[in-house]
Amino acid sequence: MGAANTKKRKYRKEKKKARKLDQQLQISKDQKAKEANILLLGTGDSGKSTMVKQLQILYNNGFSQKEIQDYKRVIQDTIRFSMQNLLRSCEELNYTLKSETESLVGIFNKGFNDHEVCFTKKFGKTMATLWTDPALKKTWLKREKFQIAENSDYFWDNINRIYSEKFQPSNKDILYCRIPTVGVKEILFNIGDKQWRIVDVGGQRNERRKWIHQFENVDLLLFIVGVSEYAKNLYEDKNMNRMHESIKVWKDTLKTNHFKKIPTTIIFNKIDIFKETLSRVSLKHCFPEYTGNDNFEEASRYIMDNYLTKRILKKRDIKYHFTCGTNTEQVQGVVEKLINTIIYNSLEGFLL
Ligand SMILES: Nc1nc2c(ncn2[C@@H]2O[C@H](COP(=O)(O)OP(=O)(O)OP(=O)(O)O)[C@@H](O)[C@H]2O)c(=O)[nH]1
Ligand SMILES: [Mg+2]
Repeated sequence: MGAANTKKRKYRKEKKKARKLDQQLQISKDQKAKEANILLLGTGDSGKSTMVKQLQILYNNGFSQKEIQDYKRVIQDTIRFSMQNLLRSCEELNYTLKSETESLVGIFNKGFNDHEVCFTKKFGKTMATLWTDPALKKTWLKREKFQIAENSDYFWDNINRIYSEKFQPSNKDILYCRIPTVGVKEILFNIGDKQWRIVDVGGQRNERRKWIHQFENVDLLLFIVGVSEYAKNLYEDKNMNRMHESIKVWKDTLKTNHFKKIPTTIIFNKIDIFKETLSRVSLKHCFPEYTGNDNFEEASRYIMDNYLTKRILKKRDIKYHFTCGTNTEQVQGVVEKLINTIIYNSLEGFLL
């Protein structure tokens, strides 16, 4: 009798425990259905933070006044430092400036570090005139040989606007501007009835050591590749081709246990620069065995096959998109596809 009662009590206790566990599980499932964590990985300069800026524009009402003012200074600094870099590279390439331009170089160098001067309209005009020199344009076309901020030509083309008193950076200016990420940045977005937490990390070598701390609870992995980077070497290692590095990092990422069952998408980014670069630098520069033509279709297919090899595709269902990260409409299209196809189909199934 006593034994039967004890058994009953034990059974009720077990049942209560199981019910509580079910409730807890349901709460965390509901929570999970409302939240998703996206991790952005990729080597430095590939366009991760640009993607985050786009999400901020598309889903978070854009940039605050404080952010806009901070970008204003970054843009004006970029113009000045990139021009200094361009002049130095022009000299190294032994290109000759026009004699009228030559005299402006002294004015530029003198005003470069003088904060009373270097943000004035007059200084901007000096740089605008320097930028008209054919030798500097020719140097820009050899930019893969040195390290210079992407999109500097866009900023030089817009110097007069940027140096006007009323200058307020537009979304496009901010998207074109580069601040390498140090550490980890987390941004929250609401899309539909879901809250998204996007984690953006620094992609340069010394930053990658910190990635591992972000590998838990990832619902979607986005790996960004700057396709135009096939023609450049790393900022942090002048002897290493950027695309070789990116492929290596991608393969190491796939081997990581944490991501084996995580939905993964590659974004092949910077297609605008890629198309322009192909007209000047053959894909053979990065892949000497490449025998195709240097047009977008063939070259992009070849690059894609290097990331998504048959062996990788056999093991994993990985999605991919080609984008121009600075084109808001295009990025929106990709984000919508990610939401519709990955999140609401496979990922929902995966989470439940
Ligand atoms: N023209 C063009 N520029 C792009 C594109 N995507 C990114 N950029 C530019 O490339 C530069 C680097 O982009 P970021 O988003 O800062 O790169 P990142 O991957 O965050 O780099 P790290 O923070 O160093 O890891 C910026 O100047 C961007 O404006 C693109 O598709 N086209
Ligand atoms: Mg970044």
